[in-house]
Amino acid sequence: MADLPPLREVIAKHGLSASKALGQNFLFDAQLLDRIAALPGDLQDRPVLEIGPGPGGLTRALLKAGARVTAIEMDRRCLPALDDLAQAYPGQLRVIEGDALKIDHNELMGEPFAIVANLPYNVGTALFTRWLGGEGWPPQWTSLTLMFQLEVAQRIVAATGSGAYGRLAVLAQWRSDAKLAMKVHRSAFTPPPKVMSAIVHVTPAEMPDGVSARILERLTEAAFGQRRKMLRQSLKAVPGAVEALEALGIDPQRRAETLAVGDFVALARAIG
Ligand SMILES: C[S@@+](CC[C@H](N)C(=O)[O-])C[C@H]1O[C@@H](n2cnc3c(N)ncnc32)[C@H](O)[C@@H]1O
Repeated sequence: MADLPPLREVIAKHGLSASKALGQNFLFDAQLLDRIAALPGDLQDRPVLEIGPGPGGLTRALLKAGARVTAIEMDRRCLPALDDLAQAYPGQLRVIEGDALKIDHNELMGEPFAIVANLPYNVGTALFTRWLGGEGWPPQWTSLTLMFQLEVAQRIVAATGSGAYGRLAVLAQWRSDAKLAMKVHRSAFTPPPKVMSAIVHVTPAEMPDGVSARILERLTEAAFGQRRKMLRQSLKAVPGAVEALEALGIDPQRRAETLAVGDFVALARAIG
């Protein structure tokens, strides 16, 4: 195992004060980082895409687990620290400087890969929606292991009928298995964020036949965009949706949050 200085020393040496603008909250606890890196399963020789490695705490844990890591980081101040890591684990770490939102991850990786990231909230949800969207399925990624604010993690794994149930839950559950793998206390981060966090672990499942991801997305957008309204009102904007409700025997007076993920899938299929 590589002999590396403690992360706090790395931060001091490279002057990596956490930038608020870049949503930087660093993790230093090696045991916690090892537990996160264990969530995708055995990583020996497996390709992993890490977004936002920062000073490289999680990256170290992934490298220690034997992964071949590609890390995208947009803060160039972190690059010398990551370069030290690349030298400590020869041939295991490739660092790409850039904005992960502007990079084609499938092309970059070129083979099936696991995704692991501790990202700022807005970037995390934008990437999450992108990774789970689109017509092509199964995706090239084999699992997502992502840190979110606890409240967002709860929306991703929410059950039908709960207050947290909405677009994110349907998106995450209609052709994937999503679970809340670990809660992470705010005090684990430097600096500590205002709210609690949690790690969500997602694996692709079989995609239901005859369903367009685009239509399903339009349905959930319309239904949850006006979640207090009855479906016959909120779904008016989607051609064929109200007729599909009737054909499927779904009471149009119901509200979006009472429809199970499978109901949305059936509706999307009926619309065509
Ligand atoms: C919450 S910090 C986590 C750092 C490190 N992974 C850890 O767990 O300690 C988020 C990191 O993502 C980087 N970042 C923010 N937006 C990004 C983007 N669009 N593309 C790539 N990296 C980004 C930040 O510079 C920062 O290093």
